[in-house]
Amino acid sequence: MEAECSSHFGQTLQASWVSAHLQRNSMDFLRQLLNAFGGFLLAVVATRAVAFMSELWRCRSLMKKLKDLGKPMPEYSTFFGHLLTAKTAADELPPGAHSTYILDRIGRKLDGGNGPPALYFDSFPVSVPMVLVRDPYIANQATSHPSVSAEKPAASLREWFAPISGKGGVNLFTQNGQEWKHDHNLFLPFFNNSNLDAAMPVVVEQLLIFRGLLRKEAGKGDLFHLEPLALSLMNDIIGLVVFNAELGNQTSGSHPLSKTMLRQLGLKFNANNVMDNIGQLNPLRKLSIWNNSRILNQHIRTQITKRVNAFRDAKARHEQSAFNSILDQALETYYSQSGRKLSDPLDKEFMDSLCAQLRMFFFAGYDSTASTMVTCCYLIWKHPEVLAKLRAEHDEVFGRNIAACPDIINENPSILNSLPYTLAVIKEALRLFPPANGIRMGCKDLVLKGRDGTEYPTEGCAVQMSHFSIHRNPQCWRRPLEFLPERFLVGPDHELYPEKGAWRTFEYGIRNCTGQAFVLKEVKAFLAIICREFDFQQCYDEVYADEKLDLATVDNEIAYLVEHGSAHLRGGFPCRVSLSGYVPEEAR
Ligand code: HEM
Repeated sequence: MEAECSSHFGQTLQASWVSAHLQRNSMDFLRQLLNAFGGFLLAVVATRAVAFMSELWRCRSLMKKLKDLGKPMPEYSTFFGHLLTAKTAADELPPGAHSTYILDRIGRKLDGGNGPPALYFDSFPVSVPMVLVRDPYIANQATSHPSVSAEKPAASLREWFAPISGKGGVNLFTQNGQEWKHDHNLFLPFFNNSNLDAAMPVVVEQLLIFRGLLRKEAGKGDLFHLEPLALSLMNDIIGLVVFNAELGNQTSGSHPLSKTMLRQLGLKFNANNVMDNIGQLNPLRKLSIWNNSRILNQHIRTQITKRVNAFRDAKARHEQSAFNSILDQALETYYSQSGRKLSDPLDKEFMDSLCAQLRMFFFAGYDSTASTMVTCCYLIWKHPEVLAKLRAEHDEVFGRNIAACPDIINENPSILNSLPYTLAVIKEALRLFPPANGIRMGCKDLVLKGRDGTEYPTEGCAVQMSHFSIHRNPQCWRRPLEFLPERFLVGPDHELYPEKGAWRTFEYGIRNCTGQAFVLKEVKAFLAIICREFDFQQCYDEVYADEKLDLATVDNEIAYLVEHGSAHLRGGFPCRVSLSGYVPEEAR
């Protein structure tokens, strides 16, 4: 019994010793794990801090050197760079004004007039150090330089694009070298003229739904915002054109893909405060961005898989569709590469890259085009003389039966090339309200030269062509703040004739906008279908009646630009629409 007891006691002792030992061991293990994790975290933070400090040092000493050389720049702080200058300029602007006004204002304040043709600006860590170009004479040198014209400042652009395209922001906008060339060639065939013309019936079908929605608004006569309708329209067009997806935003409410992209843009851009970079660091916002990214990928991957199957079926039946979507075009190129069989699955690397590029095309394809459509409506109906000429051109080209216009475009899409006045109106709207900018990476052997011989070295700096400043530069545009489509129709002897490269909406050179021909076709068709039937009345004065804002810093423009992906008119264009009752002259 005693022996039993002592053995039991021994076992218990042993068990409790084992358990204590195990506990101690697991505590030790946990402690070691925590130590290792803490060490790892510390190493990551330290490495990041060192990288950050060394980049800060590089940017600030580069700018100091340029300052000492007497290069034009605003007041400079060795620690803050130009961040404080940017903050002061932003505080002088109305709420939410696009960062393009901040940069333009900094330039204008520099000499109290129109500002220098180029200046240096260092807002690290918000962005890379830049030469801000405000004169086309200088911008043309960057976009025609053999290496700079092809080179983007990849790191900072990728950070900007990451929430939009995923894959760390690697897409056509941000790629360089062979990687860019390969992907550029993959998608370029979509944008050839005959494929774009073949896509027009898809565009027109969506425009007719949009026209129906406008008719409903006209019936109600209430104040509404045009921008959400234009965004839905363009989402539906681009869903079909990018990956053959019927999103149905216009007919069945917001599609999850469109909703998620809009939510993502909402998180990325705080429309009320462009200087809100602290908010970008919020971990909850980061988590939401990650989750939206996951949802976008899920939808797009499902669509890719569907199209791969449809593509194989079509090939097996020797079918040829009227037009190739961007996705179909990429599959066509992928499967035509030597050694690849139609039954092969897409390799993982291609799938990941395709998904990111399609997300980028989805965004690039709808956002700035919707903004352009809204801007056109705002400006055209503000200028009755422009509206009258536009309608006269549409009567002449499409005939006096307004209802026949969509069928005429469908039957002969190239008719859209015979609308010089409409094109001039679109170009003038894009001059005054450019949705984007151009950017390249400078290098040692590009020293830009001003008209007066001033030199602007570009090594270590991005070269940013400020479209807003260039498009309103009084040295190259007569009556720059006026909406005068004639500028694009007069000959070189006329005072309104624009200088070479002064209109840069889609930029120039090898990295210009891939989608520009498509944009112009879409917006021309949009105007052709709505201009004669409707009248818009802007309601900015009504909506902002109680607002006591000094708009002098935004060229006294009540519909100033705000940041939301590309630049958009603020407030989404509050307006009323009515049926115009317009009857073409000879049909009266
Ligand atoms: C009004 C509408 C648009 C405007 C104002 C616009 C403007 C621009 C600008 C300025 C660039 C060049 C950026 C730079 O030089 O750094 C660009 C590039 C690009 N755009 Fe557009 N864009 C528009 C619509 C579109 C559409 C509809 C698509 C495609 C469906 C598109 C696809 C692209 C692509 C892929 C690039 C990158 C080109 C490259 O670097 O290879 N854009 N866009």
